[in-house]
Amino acid sequence: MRKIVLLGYMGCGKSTIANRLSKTTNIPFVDLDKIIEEKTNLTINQIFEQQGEIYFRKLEHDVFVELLNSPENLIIGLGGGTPCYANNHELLKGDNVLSIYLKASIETLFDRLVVNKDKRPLIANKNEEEMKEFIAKHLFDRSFYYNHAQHKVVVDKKTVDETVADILDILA
Ligand SMILES: Nc1ncnc2c1ncn2[C@@H]1O[C@H](COP(=O)(O)OP(=O)(O)O)[C@@H](O)[C@H]1O
Ligand SMILES: O=C(O)C1=C[C@@H](OP(=O)(O)O)[C@@H](O)[C@H](O)C1
Ligand SMILES: [Mg+2]
Repeated sequence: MRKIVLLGYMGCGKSTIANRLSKTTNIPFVDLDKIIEEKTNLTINQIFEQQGEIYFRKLEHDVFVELLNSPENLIIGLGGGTPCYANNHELLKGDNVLSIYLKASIETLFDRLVVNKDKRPLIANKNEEEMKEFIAKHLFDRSFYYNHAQHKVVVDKKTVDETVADILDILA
């Protein structure tokens, strides 16, 4: 069964867009971070604090594989780091997988993350100056993995509905 996989940097809108796309298409949406939180009964912040990032990355890989192998059609919203660890980027081109990179500029990411950083352990403790520099470097490093997606949708200056419309064009 087909899996629509949304990927991209923290704050690009994976969870928001996947949710709206799910309502429009009636294909169920699962958010990788949410499943991990439910399975562990811990928040993403608590997992990073108590078990460390390596533990999180292992769990993230296992849950991603499990979802890809599940028998139903699904929209899967990845975490920002998912494609960048455990060779997960190779799964973006698998059979029955349609992967879409939601591409956002550093400015868009900064604007969305600055008001929304507390639940994201990688940036939670950074000030605005540090955040800007971190996003710029980190996005550069990660782009290699994000570019393994089959499709790319630029999200800058688009409403949620406009981005969803671009994705529907790809699905058509
Ligand atoms: N046009 C837009 N598209 C998607 N998200 C937007 C948009 N404008 C503002 N936002 C906000 O940006 C944030 C994106 O966060 P989220 O969907 O959690 O991204 P991700 O899952 O990629 O980290 C949300 O707070 C969302 O409300
Ligand atoms: O970029 C990352 O490494 C992460 C992104 C987060 O997901 P979002 O991209 O949905 O914020 C979450 O998986 C965790 O905090 C690590
Ligand atoms: Mg998310």
